[in-house]
Amino acid sequence: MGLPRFGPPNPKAAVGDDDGDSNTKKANRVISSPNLYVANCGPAVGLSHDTIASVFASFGHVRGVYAADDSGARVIVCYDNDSCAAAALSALHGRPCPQLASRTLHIRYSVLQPSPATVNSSSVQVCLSASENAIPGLYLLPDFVTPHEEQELLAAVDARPWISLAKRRVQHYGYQFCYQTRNVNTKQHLGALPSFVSPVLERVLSFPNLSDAADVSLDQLTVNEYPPGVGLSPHIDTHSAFEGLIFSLSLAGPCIMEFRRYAQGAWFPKAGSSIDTEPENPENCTNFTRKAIYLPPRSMLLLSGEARLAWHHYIPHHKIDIVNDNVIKRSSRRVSFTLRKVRTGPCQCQFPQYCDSRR
Ligand SMILES: O=C(O)CCC(=O)C(=O)O
Ligand SMILES: [Fe+2]
Repeated sequence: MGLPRFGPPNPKAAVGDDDGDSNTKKANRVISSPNLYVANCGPAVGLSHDTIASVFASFGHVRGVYAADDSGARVIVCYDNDSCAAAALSALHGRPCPQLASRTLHIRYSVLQPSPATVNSSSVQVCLSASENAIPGLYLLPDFVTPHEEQELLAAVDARPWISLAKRRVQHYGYQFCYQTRNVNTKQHLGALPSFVSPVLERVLSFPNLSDAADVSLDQLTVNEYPPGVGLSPHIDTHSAFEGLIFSLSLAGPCIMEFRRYAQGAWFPKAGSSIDTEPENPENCTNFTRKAIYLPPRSMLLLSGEARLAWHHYIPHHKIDIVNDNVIKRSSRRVSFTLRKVRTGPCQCQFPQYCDSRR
C-alpha cells in the first residue's frame, strides 16, 4: 500500500515568516496540523531521517519522517498531535539548529493531500537485492558485463540511429515496438539481433534461476536512453506481445525501479466507460502494493513469473534517488537493453486479470 500522503504546505500556513503580511499571520493563527513540512533538511544535506526524527522527538512522539519530494532536502515530520508540532515549529523554525549540523530550518505546517498524484515514490523502501525485494520471479545480477564491455555496448548503439520520443531516445532490433498498441508487428521482422549484443545473449543462457524449460531464444531488443529526471510510466509488458522472460541490462547510470501490484489488475477503465475503451492511467490508481529495487549500472534484471506477469514496473521521473538514506544522483544518462522473445500464440498465464489475451 502507498505511504501516507502529505501535500505541499498551504502557502498561507507559514508560521514565523517575517514578511509582515497580516493575511499570512491570520492564516498562521488558524491552521495547525500534526505534520510539519521542513525545508533545508534531509539526506541530500547530510541529515538522515533517523537523525531528524531524534531531534524532533524532543517535542513529542514522532510517527515518521518522510521525504517531502525528490529533492532530498525537504522532509515531512509527523507527530501524533498538533501541540507537539506547534512546539517543534516555534522552537526550531528560522534559526540554526545545533543538533542538525547548524542548518537553518524552514518549517511550515503540512496538510494531508487528497490527490494521489503526489504520492512520493522516493519514500518507498528501496531494496539492493532481488531476494530482499521478495517478488517471486524477480532476479538481479550485479556486474553482468564488465566496464569495458559496457563502453563497447554504448559505443555500438551510439554509432547507430536513435529514434527520438518525447523525453527519451530508443532503438529497436528484431521487431519494431509500437508504443500506441504496446505490441509488435510479428509480420515485420527486422532481422537477427545485431552482433554487438551476442556476448550478452550468450551470457543470458547461463543466467542462474532459469528453469530447464526456460526458452531464452530472445529475438527482440529495445534500447532506451533516459536523460536525468526521465523515467517510465507504470506498465506490464503486454502479455500477448512477449513471452515470459524479460531481461533488462542497465548501462551508464543507475536508477530505481518500482514495482506495483494493483488490486484491480492491469485494466483501469474510466468510470462509466466500457471495458474496451482506453485504460485509465495507472498512476491515478492508489490501491496497490509497492516495492522498489536499485539497479546499478552493468547489472542485469530478470523479470519472470509473477514479477513479469502481475506486477507493473515503473521508473520514477527523478533526478536523484534516495536509497537507504543515501542520495544517488542519476547520471547524465542511463541506457538499458531490454531483451524479450516475441510471442506467437495467445498468453495462457495464471494471471487473467493482468492478461490482455483474456480480454
Ligand atoms: O529501462 C528499463 O530497464 C526498462 C524498460 C522497459 O520496461 C520496457 O522497455 O518495457
Ligand atoms: Fe517494461
